[in-house]
Amino acid sequence: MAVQINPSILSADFARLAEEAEAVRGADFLHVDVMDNHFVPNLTLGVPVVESLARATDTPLDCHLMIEDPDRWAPGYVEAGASSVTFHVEAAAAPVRLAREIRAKGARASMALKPATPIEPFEDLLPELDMLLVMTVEPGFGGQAFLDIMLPKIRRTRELIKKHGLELWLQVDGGVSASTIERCADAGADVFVAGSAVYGAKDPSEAVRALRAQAEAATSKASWACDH
Ligand SMILES: O=C(CO)[C@@H](O)[C@H](O)COP(=O)(O)O
Repeated sequence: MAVQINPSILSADFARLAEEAEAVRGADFLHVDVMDNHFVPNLTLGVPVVESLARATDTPLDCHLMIEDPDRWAPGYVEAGASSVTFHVEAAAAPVRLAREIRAKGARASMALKPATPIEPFEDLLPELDMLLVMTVEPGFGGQAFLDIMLPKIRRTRELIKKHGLELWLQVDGGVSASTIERCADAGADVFVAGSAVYGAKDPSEAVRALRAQAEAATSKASWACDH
């Protein structure tokens, strides 16, 4: 069972983004945190930076839109070169239409849930998606403590994915580190976003390699992965 490690550039040096992308060569995707200071109380970057980053690196971009009105803005991130675009269900007016539009433009469509948003009301939307993101901190900032209380939601989401026989990736984001990644993998996550645990390390590419090894080992023992 393949696992993916996606370093979050929120913990990188924004003045050296191309070099910071190079520093994690071998990562599966680069996780790009787009924040608008409305959906979350922080402001980061937008389409022009994603366009430049897509030109500067071969690593595919996984854009996580923490913004209001993703129905209007998300397609522009596909045009800018993102390979995967995640919108928040709490912000989307028409999540099914938006997921279809992202896919039609050629990117993977992904939907995120804030910690207080349950998965159950969205079960019927899962076939429209390529990835589901369960936030394991309140979105907005890197370096926060992992919320253990999200583990049951990760487990329930994995059960729903299996129930529907879907090839959906299950991403976790927030506080993912050497001390939490195994619990996430055991609960059912297979895509791991890590900001401070990667860019705060002396050797970011070694941190990616070590996190991957931990996640693979935990996944190989996890009951949800046994019959894959
Ligand atoms: O989306 C977010 C925060 O809103 C994340 O991508 C963080 O950037 C992850 O950082 P760490 O918790 O791994 O430091």
